[in-house]
Order: sequence, then C-alpha cells, then structure tokens
Amino acid sequence: MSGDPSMTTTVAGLSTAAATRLLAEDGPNLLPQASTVPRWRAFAAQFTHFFAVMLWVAAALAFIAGMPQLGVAVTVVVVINGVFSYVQEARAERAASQLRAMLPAQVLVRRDGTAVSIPAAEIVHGDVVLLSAGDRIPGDVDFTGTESCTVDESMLSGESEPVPKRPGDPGFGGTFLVNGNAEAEITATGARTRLAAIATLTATAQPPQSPLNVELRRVVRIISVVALTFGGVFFAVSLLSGTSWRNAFLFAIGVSVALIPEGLLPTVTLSLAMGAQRMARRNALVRHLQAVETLGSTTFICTDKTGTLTQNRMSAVEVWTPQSVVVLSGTGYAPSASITGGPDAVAGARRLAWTARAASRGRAVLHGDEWVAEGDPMEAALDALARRLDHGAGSGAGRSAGKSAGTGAGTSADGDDPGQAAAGAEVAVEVAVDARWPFDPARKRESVAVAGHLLLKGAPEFVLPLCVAPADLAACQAALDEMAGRGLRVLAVAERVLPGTPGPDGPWPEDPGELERELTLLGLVGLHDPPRESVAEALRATRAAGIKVAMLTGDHPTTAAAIAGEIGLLGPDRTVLEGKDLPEDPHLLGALLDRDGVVVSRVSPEQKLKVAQALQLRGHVLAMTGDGVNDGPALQEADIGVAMGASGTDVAREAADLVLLDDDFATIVAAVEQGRATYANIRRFLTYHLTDNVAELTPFVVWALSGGSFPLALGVLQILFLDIGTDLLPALALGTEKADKRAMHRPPERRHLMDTRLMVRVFAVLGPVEAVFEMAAFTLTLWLAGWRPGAEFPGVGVLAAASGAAFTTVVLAQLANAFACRSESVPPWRLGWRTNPLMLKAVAVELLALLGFLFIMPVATMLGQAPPTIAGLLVALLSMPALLAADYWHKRFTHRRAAGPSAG
Ligand SMILES: Nc1ncnc2c1ncn2[C@@H]1O[C@H](COP(=O)(O)OP(=O)(O)OP(=O)(O)O)[C@@H](O)[C@H]1O
Repeated sequence: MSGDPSMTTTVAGLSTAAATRLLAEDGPNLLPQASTVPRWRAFAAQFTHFFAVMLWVAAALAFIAGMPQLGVAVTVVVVINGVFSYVQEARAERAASQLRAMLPAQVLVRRDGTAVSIPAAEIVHGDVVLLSAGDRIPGDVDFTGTESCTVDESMLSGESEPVPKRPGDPGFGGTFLVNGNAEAEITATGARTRLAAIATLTATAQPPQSPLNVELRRVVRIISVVALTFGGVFFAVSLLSGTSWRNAFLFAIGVSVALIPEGLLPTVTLSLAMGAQRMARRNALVRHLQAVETLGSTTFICTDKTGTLTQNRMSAVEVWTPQSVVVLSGTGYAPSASITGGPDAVAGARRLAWTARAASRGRAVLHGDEWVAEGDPMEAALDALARRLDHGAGSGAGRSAGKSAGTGAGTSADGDDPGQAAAGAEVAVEVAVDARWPFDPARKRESVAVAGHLLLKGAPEFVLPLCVAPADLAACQAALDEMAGRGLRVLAVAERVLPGTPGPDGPWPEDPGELERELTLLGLVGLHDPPRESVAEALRATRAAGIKVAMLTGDHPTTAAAIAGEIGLLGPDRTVLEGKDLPEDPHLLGALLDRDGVVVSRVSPEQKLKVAQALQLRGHVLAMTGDGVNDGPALQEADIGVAMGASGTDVAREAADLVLLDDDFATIVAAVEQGRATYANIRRFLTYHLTDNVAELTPFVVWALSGGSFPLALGVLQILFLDIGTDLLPALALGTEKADKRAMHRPPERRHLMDTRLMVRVFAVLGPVEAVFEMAAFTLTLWLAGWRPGAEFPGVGVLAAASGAAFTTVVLAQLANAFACRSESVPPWRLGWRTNPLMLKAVAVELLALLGFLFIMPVATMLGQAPPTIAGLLVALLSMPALLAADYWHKRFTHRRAAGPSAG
C-alpha cells in the first residue's frame, strides 16, 4: 500500500508525434533475436548428420569401387532427403513463428495525456506506462508512482521474494508486477535493457526435451539399431559367401541407411505445426508445438469459473442492506428497480454502491444501452450500479429515494459519507483516495482510506467477521445464501470512521489489518455473470471424450455450486469443497478429486498448485486454467497450463502452454480434439513407414538365412528409391488427415507412439502380407523361368524381371497401405475416396514414378530391374486387395475386442 500522491498526479507522457519519432530513431522494443541458426547452416545440417555422412562414405566407396551408378544414386538419395527435411523443418518453423506473432504483448501507456493500449514493441524511451498486478514491465523503467507495488525480479536476480518498489526506484524489463499498481517512465527499451544483456547470454542454452521428442528419438533409435544390426549381419554373410569386403561394406551401409527413418522427425514436426495452426484457427494458441500432442492425451481439465465458463460480463442485480432490498433489472442508465424497504431504502443502497465504487478502480462506460467495463468487470459493475442508483434516484424512479436524490449531498452534510460527498448525480466524480490496499486473493477484499474513512468491499466470509455484529446477522446470512444459491457473486461492503488518521501523505500502515476492524456493514451486493452459451455443449463433448472436469474457483461455495449446476458441470454426487478443507496429503487429495464434476470453491493459487500435483500423482494428464498473478506455478506444474488471451495477466500467459484467444472453455475442448487428431496422424504415417521397412528387409533376411543361395529380391538402390519414390508424399498426405469425427467419442489414451497395437499391426499384419506377396512375385517369376532353389542363379534378364516384379509389388502394396493407414479402425472405403485430396495426388505421383523406374531404361538398368512379367504383375496387383482384406479383418478383430466405437 502507499499513500503516495504521485499516483494521482498525472504525468502527461509523450505525445504521439514524439513517440513516433523516437520509435524511428531507437527502433522497436524487441529483444535481440536469440541468435537463430542461419538458414545455410540449417540446410547444411541436413547433409552432415551421422546417417548422411555414412551415405556420403558409401557414395565415395561406390565411385572408388567403379560403380558410378550406385554412387550417383546414393548421392541423389542424400540430396532429396536433405532438401525434403529442410523444407519441412522450415515450414514448421515458419508456422511456429506465425503463431508467436499472433499474440503481441499489449501495454497501457499515457500518450497525449490519455491512457491507450499499444503493442509492447512500440514503447519508446520516455513513455509513461501504467502497470497493474500481473503485468510484465515492458522495458527498463524508473517508477514515478506506486501503489502497494511489488515486483518479481527473480528472472534477473534469482531472488524469489517480490521486491517492493517506491517512486524513484528502478525497474527492469521482463520482470512482473506482482501486487498493486504503478506508473513508470521508460528509461531503456529493446537491446538496451538489462534483460537483453542476459538474454544473449542464455540464448545458447538448450531448451528441455519435450516428452514427444523423447518418444520420437526412442522410435528412431530402435529402428536405427535394428537397421545397423541388419547391416552388420548382411556384412558378415556377404563376406562369408565370398563377396569382396568393399562391396559387402557398401551394401551393408546402404541397407542400414535405407532403413533409418531420417524423414520421420521433420514430418512429425511439420504435422505438429499444422495441428498448431488448425488450433489457432479455433482460437487456441499453443506456445510450444509439443503441447499439441499433450493436449490430445488430456485426461483431466481443471477450469476456473469467471470468464471461462461465464461471460465475465457482470451486472449488479440486487442490493441488500439492513433496511432494504433493491432488485435491479434492465440495462442502461435507468434500471427498473423494485424496492422494498423504508423511506431510506435507496439511500442505503446508494451509499453501499458509492462505498464499493470508491474501493474499486474498474469503471464502466455506457455504450449504447449497455455498460462496458474498463478494468475489472466486477468493479465496473459496481460503478454502473452507483450511477444507475443515482440516476434512478435523481429521476424519481426510486420512490423512496428520499433526501439524497440527485445531488448526493444528503448524508454528507454531517461529513459522514465521503463517497457521496464527492458525488454528482450523472457524472462520476472520482473521490480522492488517500491510501489503497488492493485486492489480493488471500485477503479477498480491498480497502481504501478516503477523507478519514476506511471503505471496504470483499468476499462476505472475509468481511463479516471484521464488522461490529449487525443486529440482523441472521437476515444478512439468509440474504447471502439466497443470492449465492441463485448463482450470484456476493460482495459485502463495509466502512469505518478512522480515528485521528493521517492525511494523504501518510504514513499509512503496510498491513491494513489494524484498520480493518470494528466496521459497519453497509450491506451485500449480488452480481450476475451469465454463463457462456457454448459451455454446456462443450462439457457434454468433454464427457463423451472421457475427460473429467473440475471447477476451481475463488468464489463462494454456494455461488460456485449454483453455476456448476446450471451449466451441467456438477457431478452426480454434487461434491462441492472449499479450499481450506482440502487434505494436505497429496494421495488423499488426489483420491478426493479424481472424479468428474467436482467443485472446489474459495481456492487459493497455492491450493491450485497442490491440486495439480495431486492429480498428476494419480497419473492424470492435466490441463489447468489460470489468469491470476499467482497462478504461474500451477500453470507450469500442469501438463497443459491454459491462460486467457483476452483477460488474464501477462504472468499467466507466459507460464502457459496454451492461450485461449477468446477465453472460452469450449476452445480448450476444440484444442483437445485437434491434439488427438494430430497424434493419430503421427501414428498413421509411422505405421505406413514401418510397413515399408518390413518389405524392404525381408529379401535380405531370406538371402542371409539361405546363406546367400537364394537371390536377393531387392538391391540397395531399389530400397533407396522405394524410400523416396513411395514414402515421402503419402506420409505427408497422411499427416493432413482431418480430425476423425469420433475422435472425441472415446476415452483418452496415454500411450507410446510405438505401442503394442501399432507393432502388431505393422509386424504381424500389414508388413508380412506385403513381404509375402513381394517374395511370391519374385519367386514365381524365377520359377516360371525354370529356376529352382539351390540351383545356379538364373541369368541377369530373368533376375531383373523378377526383381522388377518384387519392386512393383512393394510400390502397389504400399499404395493400398496408404489408404489403409488413413484410419486405425475403419476400412478405407468407408472414409470416402476424396476426403484426402493430397493422398490422391501422392498416389498419382507414386504410380508415375513406378512407371519411370520400370520403363526408363537407364534408370531401370541402374536399379537392376526390368518390367515384370505378366505373372509377376498379377501377383503385384493381387497384393492390393490382399493387404486391404488383411487390414479389414484385423480392424474388425481389434475393434470388437476394444468393444465400442473407436477410430483414428
Ligand atoms: N476486486 C475485488 N475487490 C474485493 N473483493 C473481490 C475482488 N475481486 C474478487 N473479490 C472477492 O474475492 C473472491 C475471489 O475472487 P478471485 O478473483 O480470487 O476469484 P477467481 O479465482 O478469479 O474466481 P473465478 O474462478 O470465478 O474466476 C470473489 O468471489 C469476491 O468475493
């Protein structure tokens, strides 16, 4: 708190013209880019990683060994793969930076004498910024006016205790105002701030690995180990069967590298980036790409109430005073009020409203016929209330308005009513506040000292005990219960004459506790905040998706329960808890909360953190919303911290993984749906990719097991070309699959990308079918040409045609597989052929490439293949229905076992 008068003296700030000139001179207020990798380095990196280097060695060896075609082919493969990966990564990076630019930080500054909100990047040296709790300080500053202001400087100093600031103290860009309000003059922006110096130091630090990254690296590692093992076995068998060591080494490297899914990581990144873009179109902005995937596996959502479930458009609809009840309806200036009570009924209500407004900073302005909030919507509603009652009284609407009508002079004659002493009837005149102790979520009240009075408003349980027991405590409690039971937020308003207190210059106590006692209760005010229309439907969707929801609110238990009941959140056992009653033990707490539709009221930020920890201990993947200054730790603790883009504080936004641009609960649900879709897509192309690997490996396994006596159905070059000709485009197309309509009709699952289900599908169903037909096409061609196992290898022409048949089979089977992989449970013909246009294009390109690889003679000769015979072609064609049939039966089988619809 502070009684510092400089808060009320207005420093005019810069003129717009001066600011524009300074902005041109100094440049925008942006931190120097954390030295991003230059493009050429990112490009070069695609050609210098371990596997690429192995391929370069293989190419060099091929040239030295006098096999220039192989050398050229390997080089082509490295280049195509490198360019493809680079393009994908660049696209993903571009998408990510577009997302970052969607939420520019805004700052309130005083320009030309009025407060305006501008992007933080446009702040210049000399600007006067107006800060309130939760704001990030946009540059280095000197404080010019402060009100109970403390700043979290931990990011610069490591000191976790907030630092109190007084006028004249310096403040630093990037730190946060934790408490109170402040006015400050900017002394340095952008690269000249202290943060910039530190940011350049820390830019080189690696960001932590996300779970998805860890998981993907695991997948790539497994496949790489398998590939290298095969390479080793192949090398050994080649040597044993009399191949020269150089050739053996060459082929071993070729086989290993062909099997390693280098393209997988960039494809996944791109797929996440596209998921993030789709979320952004639905007003959900992820702050890291990996959050897209985590969102998909969310099992529990803890949401707050005001603004997320409700519209945060408050209006005061009822005033209870010991003498009267005033019920207001309608909007605009002149409410239709129903008043019960004696002659002073409206006078009492007005006095309450004026007091509550004096203890507020939020204000309301009339737009058309509606009050629009400037600042805290609840406080704005109190401002509107005061003006409406004045207006009503002045125009005679309040039939018992009595003596204070219009002028507000009434009770102030005896100097007893500071609020009304400053009042005009229509025009709000601000009262001169000597000292303010702002609202904080622990005290749950706010008080001000005005002209020798202490004026206070706050949560009833936190105000009533400070009051001299009113004669009609029971009536007060009944009024409170009744209003809360209707879902109204209820505030108590009280005041006290301060004996012999200091003037505006203080000194005032830091702790208002010693002043906030022996208060006189003026009454209660009930505020209505309509639920969002989308919420009931969104809650139904969450339930259908097997996700549990809890409401964590700072509001009164009865109010919270009423709203939760109204929107259909409250669970069947109607569990409504209070923050103070939550058990300390995290296991107990987890067990208590682990059900659907729990309401926790009067919850503090620390309790939110505990709730997050307890639910995660139960194995939940938790999304938690928060908008307050102190919500940062809970948001960081949750798997998905959700902050509000429209309201909410900078602190919360920067701790969050997901920002809701429209503050709407339904948007979280939309984001979860998109997250599930993206995860399903990654599994789709992983399945597709791995099936191909089975088909590519089988010839080598057969060859090696036969000790080199069974000819090799596919050569290294053919494998490399399969990888490029068939894998890249369909994998991309699978990454663009739309969200499955039923994705939100099954329970969430937290599983490894490469789980048993996927492995069985690849290694026991799709892969073997493809491999069997591939080997059948090869063997049948040889057989019909008269070759029998164990005999001398047939001539080059026969081998080429057989190998061409095997190659064709893999391409065609993969073509069918691309369609099979579009869903994990539905056969492709039920998905509609035109629902993924990119897939049709990918398939067309694949077919053209196949024709080229078979019929362009130099290419075919280089690959060691020729167009297949009729018999070979028939087997290749048969592989398609066979693969689809196997896929169909497998889907039916697992589908039935899973009992219940599931798709994706
Ligand atoms: N500006 C204020 N001045 C006085 N009391 C307030 C103020 N804001 C809130 N309160 C009281 O404190 C209680 C808790 O408010 P708080 O803002 O902490 O809740 P919250 O967590 O934002 O609630 P919700 O879940 O509804 O968003 C309110 O129910 C109200 O009684």
